[in-house]
Amino acid sequence: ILGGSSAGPHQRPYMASLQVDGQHVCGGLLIAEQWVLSAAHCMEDMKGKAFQVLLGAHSLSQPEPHKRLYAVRAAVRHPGSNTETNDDDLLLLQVSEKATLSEHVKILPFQRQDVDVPPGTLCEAAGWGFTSHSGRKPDVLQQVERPVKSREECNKRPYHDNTITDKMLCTDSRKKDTCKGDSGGPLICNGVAEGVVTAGARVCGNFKKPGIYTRIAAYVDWIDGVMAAAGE
Ligand SMILES: NCc1cccc(NC(=O)c2cccc3[nH]c(C(N)=O)cc23)c1
Repeated sequence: ILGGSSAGPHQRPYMASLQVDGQHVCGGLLIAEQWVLSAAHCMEDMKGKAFQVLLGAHSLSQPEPHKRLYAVRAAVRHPGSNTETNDDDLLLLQVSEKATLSEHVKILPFQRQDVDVPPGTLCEAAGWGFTSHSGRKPDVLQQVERPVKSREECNKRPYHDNTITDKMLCTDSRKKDTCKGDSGGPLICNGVAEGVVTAGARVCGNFKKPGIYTRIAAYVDWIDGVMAAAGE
């Protein structure tokens, strides 16, 4: 997160950190007791290694009573996701057992109505991604408030030039933005998860490349279907 601030401890108890060898790779959000939603592109950063899901964390390094690392029982990428585009950039992770819910670990409701968030709506992104262009990594969860940018505007040059589909949304990226390591985390508008961070143009904090998010409401049937089909 560029240009943001530290979240209050456990103020965002739905936040997940996807980790490989104890290192944060991507964000995620707890959407059911045993399911975390993230971004399909995060699997590319795993380099085929086993990864875990950290829940209940504020600091990545400090011991915290409610922090717990879960093994991943199943990782389901959206069938439309691919390495070349930002399309269908969603990943569903079934953790090894139902998460113990508490004040520090909670499910975040997601938008089920497939209606665009009005441009100008102030939303929040959170994550443990880069806090500077030089790739500085934070220890505690960061957050930033960003206004939604209309798809019409976002699809113009010099912005994203007609690559933003109906299943994506944009936020202004001037100075304050998501960045590497924030992928997979939520965009929250009025207390409801509306988007999942995607890397987009892989530049951060440049107003010419607004932040891009996958619109969760456009994937409700897929999400419900995967969770229903999976066993325990
Ligand atoms: N909202 C934009 C956004 C949102 C989420 C993820 C990203 N991922 C990057 O941008 C990225 C990716 C790879 C190497 C990188 N190096 C740097 C850098 N040194 O700034 C960024 C990156 C961008």
